[in-house]
Amino acid sequence: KKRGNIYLSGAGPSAWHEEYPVAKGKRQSPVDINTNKTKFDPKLAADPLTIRFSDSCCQSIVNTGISFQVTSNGAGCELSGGPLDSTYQFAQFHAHWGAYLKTTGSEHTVDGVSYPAELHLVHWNTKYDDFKDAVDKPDGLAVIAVFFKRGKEHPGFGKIQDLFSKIPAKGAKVNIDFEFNPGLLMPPDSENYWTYLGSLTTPPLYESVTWIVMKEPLEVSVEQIAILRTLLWETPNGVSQMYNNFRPPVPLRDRVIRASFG
Ligand SMILES: O=C1NC(=O)[C@@H](c2ccccc2)S1
Ligand SMILES: [Zn+2]
Repeated sequence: KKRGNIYLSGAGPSAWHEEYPVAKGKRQSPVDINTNKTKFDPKLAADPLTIRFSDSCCQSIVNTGISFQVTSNGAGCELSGGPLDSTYQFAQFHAHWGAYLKTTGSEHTVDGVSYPAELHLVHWNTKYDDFKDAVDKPDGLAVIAVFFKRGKEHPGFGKIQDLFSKIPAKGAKVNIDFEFNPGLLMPPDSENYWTYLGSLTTPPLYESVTWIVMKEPLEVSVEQIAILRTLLWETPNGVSQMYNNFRPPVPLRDRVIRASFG
């Protein structure tokens, strides 16, 4: 069965529950981060998040049909501390973004405000054998979310974007034969973050993600935001530019979002 474009076929994200009932579950993502209701947790400040990336961990970039994805063997790239009770290994990063001249694009929002794009750095819990074994476990994944905001150019991310023209269609993949340290994509201050228990933001929407949302956005240029949309995807009306590949926020339900800062 030709899986159409999950964002554009049928009613999009609001219909995902028909095939994936968990879409209406108790720990779904993304959510709005209402900064009046977040709770500072001194334990997060006492046991700082340790984010380790290396120069040699990014192997290839692929057009997944819903985003670009830079895939890693995780060598020397591990996440621990903060809200995490285990060591998580880096697997891949990708992003979600909006349409030209629109203010939407990010998946998480802050006090109801969207950013133009949101980067996700996906890690899996090394207590499991591999990503596939971890992906549907309640403590299986940890994803660092970094908001993009329009500002000065980010040359590092530009090196990844230079590869977009080589992956014009779903399934297209090229090797990354230069050193790229994903740490370049962390905001200047990565001490301040919000964390909560949530899910994958695309089907199958497994409730397996400990979210770590950086408070400080990363600046990229307005042209770089536009270049995201030069990636291509299939739509019900044929191949076109990729944008609006984001799930809007869903109810927080019975969860409190903790902050690592006061
Ligand atoms: O952070 C997320 N963004 C996505 O597109 C979801 C996903 C789905 C499958 C694998 C990795 C990530 S979860
Ligand atoms: Zn994502």
